Amino acid sequence: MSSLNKESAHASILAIGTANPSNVMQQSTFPDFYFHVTGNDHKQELKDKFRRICEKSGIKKRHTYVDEAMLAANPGMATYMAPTLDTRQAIAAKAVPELGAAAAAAALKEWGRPVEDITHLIVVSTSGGSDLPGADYHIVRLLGLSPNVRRVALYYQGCNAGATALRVAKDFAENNPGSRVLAICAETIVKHFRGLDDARMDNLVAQALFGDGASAVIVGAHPIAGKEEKRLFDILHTSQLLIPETGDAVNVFLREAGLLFFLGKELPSLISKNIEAGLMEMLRGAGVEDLDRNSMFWAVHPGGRGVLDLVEAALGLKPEKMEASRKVLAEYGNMSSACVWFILDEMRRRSVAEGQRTTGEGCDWGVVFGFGPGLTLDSVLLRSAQI
Ligand SMILES: CC(=O)CC(=O)SCCNC(=O)CCNC(=O)[C@H](O)C(C)(C)COP(=O)(O)OP(=O)(O)OC[C@H]1O[C@@H](n2cnc3c(N)ncnc32)[C@H](O)[C@@H]1OP(=O)(O)O
Repeated sequence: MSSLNKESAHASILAIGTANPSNVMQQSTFPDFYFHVTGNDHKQELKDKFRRICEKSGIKKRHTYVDEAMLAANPGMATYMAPTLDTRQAIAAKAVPELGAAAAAAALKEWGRPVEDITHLIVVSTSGGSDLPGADYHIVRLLGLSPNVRRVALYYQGCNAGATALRVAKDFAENNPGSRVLAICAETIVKHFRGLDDARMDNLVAQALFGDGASAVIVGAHPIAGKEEKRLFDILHTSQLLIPETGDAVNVFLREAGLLFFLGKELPSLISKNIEAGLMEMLRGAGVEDLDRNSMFWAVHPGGRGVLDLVEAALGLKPEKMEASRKVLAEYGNMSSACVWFILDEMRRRSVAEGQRTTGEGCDWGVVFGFGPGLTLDSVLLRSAQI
């Protein structure tokens, strides 16, 4: 515990920014919208089932570039398997860097230092990668970053990659004195919004869950007080667990029809059965395995309401511990990699609003969990800052 307590030894999150497209889909009216735009109004039974899924999703609204005009202009996107990758990629290749740059601009504004002081750039996207030069290149141009900025792209990693990026940012920041890392996660459903396949109920689940959003953090070690850099969270320790024998629990395939999601029904229980092992591995690595879970704060990737419920139960967490994660799910849906930094942003803001002692809802220690294909569990141990 002693090295973890040294304030200066670790990289810190110094700013957080988020962005979403302005177009909003209300979850309560989404079943009508979805069955209408995909030409399936007559399939009442499936529509009723979809309504049940939407009602149980824990989501109130989602933001997305996908709207009626986009689907009218590109009708193949409203079918299940039409070869639409070119169309989808053309839209995503523009949207993802723009959304990512908007989130980054918000983080840079909070940080307050000149954009030239960014030394490293990490760009994460499952839905926007694939052109070269990629979203990372466009973000350099859009933000006016230095041509010397050292770029790393984490494309096609899945929903765990926001947590993965914290691990990479920590290593950059701690091993390159004076460095400041801008990390961005940007995701859109443009590549995987699709119509019905009457035999694929997991497609209905995917259509009910995902939304568009981008989040950005600036990470650095040794904050410079004179430049008014403020620690929001210290990144103390990271770990990754590949859960054995779960390779087929979530599959995402890039095909002529765009991104195809295959979601196993057992996904929430596979995560919850293995979460204790993943957590203990991380806490042991950090030398703090005796931490009381309910004295910590939690940012859990809201893969779906079912995932949050089972993780909460498996770890014996009080309901309020999952409030920030549930709030982000409710307001934005599953934005894949971008979610976990939205949750940290929500948490530090509500901590200030509620007059809490620290950015972590009054707690000193907290955990970020990211889940993705593999099944991959990325865990990050954070320490909050005094408010
Ligand atoms: C891409 C990445 O890298 C990482 C990711 O985040 S991937 C996304 C991960 N998330 C998921 O897979 C969703 C997890 N599941 C959930 O959150 C919940 O099951 C849910 C919100 C979808 C439904 O809530 P629930 O409490 O389980 O309700 P439940 O009544 O059991 O299910 C509703 C209906 O959906 C069906 N359903 C649920 N999950 C399903 C699945 N994976 N495939 C097919 N059908 C499914 C159920 O059979 C049920 O159908 P009926 O109403 O006809 O009986």
